[in-house]
Amino acid sequence: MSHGSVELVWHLLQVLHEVMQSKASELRKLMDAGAQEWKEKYSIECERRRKLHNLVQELKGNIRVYCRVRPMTDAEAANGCCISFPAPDEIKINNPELGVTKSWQFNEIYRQNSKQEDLFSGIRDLVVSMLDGYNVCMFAYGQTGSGKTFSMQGSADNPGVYTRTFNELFKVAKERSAWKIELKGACVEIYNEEIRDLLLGPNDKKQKLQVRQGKEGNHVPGLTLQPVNTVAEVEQLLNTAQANRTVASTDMNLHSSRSHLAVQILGTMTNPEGKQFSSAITLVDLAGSERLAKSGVSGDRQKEAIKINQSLSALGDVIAARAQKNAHTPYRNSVLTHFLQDSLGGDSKTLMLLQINPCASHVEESMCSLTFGARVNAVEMKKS
Ligand SMILES: Nc1ncnc2c1ncn2[C@@H]1O[C@H](COP(=O)(O)OP(=O)(O)OP(=O)(O)O)[C@@H](O)[C@H]1O
Repeated sequence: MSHGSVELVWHLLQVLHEVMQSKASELRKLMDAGAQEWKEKYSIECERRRKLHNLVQELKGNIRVYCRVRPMTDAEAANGCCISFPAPDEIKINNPELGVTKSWQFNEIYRQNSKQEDLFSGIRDLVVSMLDGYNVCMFAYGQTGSGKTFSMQGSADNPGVYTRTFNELFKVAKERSAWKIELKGACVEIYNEEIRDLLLGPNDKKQKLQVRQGKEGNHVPGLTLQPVNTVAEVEQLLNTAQANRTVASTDMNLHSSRSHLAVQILGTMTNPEGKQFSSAITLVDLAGSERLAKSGVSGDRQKEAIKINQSLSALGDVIAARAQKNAHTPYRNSVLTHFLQDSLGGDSKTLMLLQINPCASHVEESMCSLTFGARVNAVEMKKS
């Protein structure tokens, strides 16, 4: 090829390169515009889905009471059963000694043969609500031995609400790959109206924890908030909490039924357009409610009984005040309700799980629990 021909080809190649560069830049601009348009459309659709999901949850009730009746052991069955179910959403108690028969209705009733997955199917949607930016709070309420820990914690081969909630949380978060989702975990125990951080390491300095009112809501200065990215990390956090709880007590079973355990996952969710939502899901295994009815205790036990009594009735007052849309909600009447104020207020979702022991010898405690749940539920149930 002659020198002139080489120059001509070189020139043509340069022109071609420039044309391609300008086309590439045009294409990039088109793609950017398309991506921007896609982002906007995606955000609009997300917002629509979020509002619809919330509407469905509000129709189901921002405050719900579920009731779960645990099966009896053979020894308990020998004493007889005091529970029956006249309808799918109705539970009836028969107290032959007092000559009392009474029925209650709840949003959901899980009978003795219900499975952990049955219970979780009634809770699953609330996990989506949390990732949509709504606070969610769930309490397990009932006398000692009524199945609170079984429902909330379960076991390795039959996991309860905790593990199922965390699995769902990370599953939905993964599905929202276009979002930036940051999750942190906290674990506290409330005992005798004091908050104890259950995530402190052996060398961490213990400090008195108190709820403080901040610009962006309540917070507990000094409370450990641990970033969590996987279910395994949350499980690890729970193991640490459990170990700390055990260390502090001489009798774990007694201790666990005298303190409230709250496991909280706080999330900050940022959509592709940069809009941020913050919320928390809090799962609380409450202190055994039978202490309310027990009399004749003295000393430390009496002090505990009074504190448990106060905090459980304060919780009932707060949820009932919200259900009745009262102007004033008495959050500050207990450490438990003050700690959970943000999670219980506004358009948050509250779920009370009443655990019932159906054994005839526990009929009075079961009546107390059902009456407590009915008070919390009364106004919301009238809607249906
Ligand atoms: N739905 C259920 N199916 C089978 N067994 C259950 C169920 N619920 C509870 N149990 C069993 O009943 C017993 C008491 O339950 P659990 O320890 O969960 O009660 P609890 O309310 O958490 O008591 P505490 O207040 O002392 O912690 C346990 O042996 C548990 O395995």
